[in-house]
Amino acid sequence: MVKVYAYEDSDAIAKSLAKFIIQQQDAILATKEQFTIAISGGSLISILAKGLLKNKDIKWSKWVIYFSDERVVPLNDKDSNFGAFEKEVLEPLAHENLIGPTVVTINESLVHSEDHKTDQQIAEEYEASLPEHGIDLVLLGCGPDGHTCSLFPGHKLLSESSSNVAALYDSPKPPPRRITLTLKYLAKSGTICFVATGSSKQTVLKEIFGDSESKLPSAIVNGLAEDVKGGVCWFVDNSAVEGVEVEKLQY
Ligand SMILES: O=C1O[C@H](COP(=O)(O)O)[C@@H](O)[C@H](O)[C@H]1O
Repeated sequence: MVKVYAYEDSDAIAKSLAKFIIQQQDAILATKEQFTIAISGGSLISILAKGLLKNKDIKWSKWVIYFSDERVVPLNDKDSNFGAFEKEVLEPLAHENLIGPTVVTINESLVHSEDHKTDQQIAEEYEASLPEHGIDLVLLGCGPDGHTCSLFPGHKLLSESSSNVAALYDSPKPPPRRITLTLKYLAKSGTICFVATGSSKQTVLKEIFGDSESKLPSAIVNGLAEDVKGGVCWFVDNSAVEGVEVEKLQY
C-alpha cells in the first residue's frame, strides 16, 4: 500500500522527511558500508536543505548521491539539478568542515555537443555508475502534470524496458535535453519516497490517488509499490492533498 504523510507546511515536512531518511540510512548502514540515495530536482531540494543541514544524525561520508534525473546542461547552469543541490546543500555542508558525500554527476565534458548520440553516451555512462541492484532510497518529485524524474505523461520513455537510464530531447518542461532513471530501474529501488507541496499539485494528486486506471508517470510509480521492498510513500503538505481522498498519516 502507498502511504501518504501529510503536514501543515514545508517546515514540518522537512523535519519528518529528515527523520524518515535517517531511519532508512541507519537501517542500510547496519547491513553495508554505504547508503545510496537518489535526489530529484525542483522543490524537493530546499526541503532537503531545511531538514538535513546541521542535522547531526546524517552520516554524510557514507552517502553516495545520484540524481533521479538530470538536465543536460553544465553543472553550474541554473537548470542543473546537481547545481541546485550543490548551492543549497553541498556548499553549506562544506562550511561545516565535515567529510561530505560522494556525488555522482553526469559527464559534464559531453554536454556542449548538440549531437543526440552524445546524450545517449551521457545516459549510458550514468547507467554504468549506478548500483546494479537499485538505489536504497529514491526521492522523487511530482510535477503538476504528473511527471516524475524526467518521465512525462504519454512520453515514449514510459515504455523503455531495456535501459536503466535514458536520454530525452523533447522534455515538455524546459530544458528539453535530459536524462532520467527509467521505470525499469525505479522498480529495483529499496524504497521510493515522493515529496509534493502546494496547491498546484491538488488536481494531479486527485487523479493519482483517485483513478486506479491513471497512466500518469507518478501513478505508474505508485503501482511499483509491490516490487519495491521498502514500498512507496509520499510526504505532502495539506494544500497539495486538499480534497484528495486518501488516508493522511504522520510519520
Ligand atoms: O523538472 C523536474 O520537475 C520535477 C518536479 O519538480 P517540482 O518543482 O514540481 O517538485 C522534479 O522532480 C524533477 O527532478 C525535475 O527535473
